[in-house]
Amino acid sequence: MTTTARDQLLSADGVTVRFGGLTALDDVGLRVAPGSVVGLIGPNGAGKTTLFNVLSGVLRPTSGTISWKGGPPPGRSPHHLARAGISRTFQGLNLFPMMTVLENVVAGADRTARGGPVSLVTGLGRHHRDERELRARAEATLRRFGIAEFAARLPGTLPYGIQKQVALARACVADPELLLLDEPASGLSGQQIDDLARQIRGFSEHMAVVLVEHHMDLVMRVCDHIVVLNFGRVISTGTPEEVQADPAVTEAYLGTPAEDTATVPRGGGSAVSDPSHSDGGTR
Ligand SMILES: Nc1ncnc2c1ncn2[C@@H]1O[C@H](COP(=O)(O)OP(=O)(O)OP(=O)(O)O)[C@@H](O)[C@H]1O
Repeated sequence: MTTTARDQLLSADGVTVRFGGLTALDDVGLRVAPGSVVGLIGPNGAGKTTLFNVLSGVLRPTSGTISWKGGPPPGRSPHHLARAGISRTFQGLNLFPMMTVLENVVAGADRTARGGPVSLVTGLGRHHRDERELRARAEATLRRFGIAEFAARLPGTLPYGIQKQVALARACVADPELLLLDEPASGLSGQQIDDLARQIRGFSEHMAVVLVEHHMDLVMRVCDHIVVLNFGRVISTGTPEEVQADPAVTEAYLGTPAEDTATVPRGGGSAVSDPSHSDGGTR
């Protein structure tokens, strides 16, 4: 069966981004189907962050189009994206340091708030019932993420792994249809990455997920579809197995033709490693 942009949640077609004389993305296409997990990988400087920024509306491409459910993308502000059903996490977590864990997650629930984002910050113009609903929703989300006991704590007083869960809870509290994850495994231990893999597969029962990630083991375990970038171009796409078997991918990562890299392990969860991240990608 042929799929069209209309069958997709998110589509990118012919996306090119130039920064002055540098072409960071060159004619890139991508499809994200409902409920799928799509990974963006590639060596350093390949264009992953630039594509992520285009998909999340932060960056307007020099040319090319982004479609959301077959139509134009929602506005570029985080609030427009949230209301459309798109949510994201940040590499640097971006939690509000002076707000408690619960308040951080309430702030992520503004898609359902009638008072809008200004009232979330100021408290003005919001109905008490809205406030109660938001708080109840945030508390339920904290329980779902196993972090309810930290509700009253400031994020900076918590271990990094818990802070990451707070950031995920904030991104998921409004039940988005598309969750964009920017290096979700960075800074996590092996056990935490195992837990994260299960969590991401669980997310895909309710929403589509796009992740930029250097941790190849995680990418190969959780993704239905992978897009490999190098020097701003898509050099391979397919299932984890297809991408791992593609000599162009091995060559891009190792900088040598595939026939010279016969010892690179295949078939396991981490067949394609990123030599630029000697810690296995958990930078
Ligand atoms: N704002 C910018 N101005 C100029 N050049 C930029 C800008 N942002 C990115 N670039 C360049 O665009 C190219 C792609 O960068 P990008 O950060 O998207 O790659 P990446 O795959 O995310 O890399 P990494 O894995 O190191 O984070 C790089 O050559 C980078 O130097």
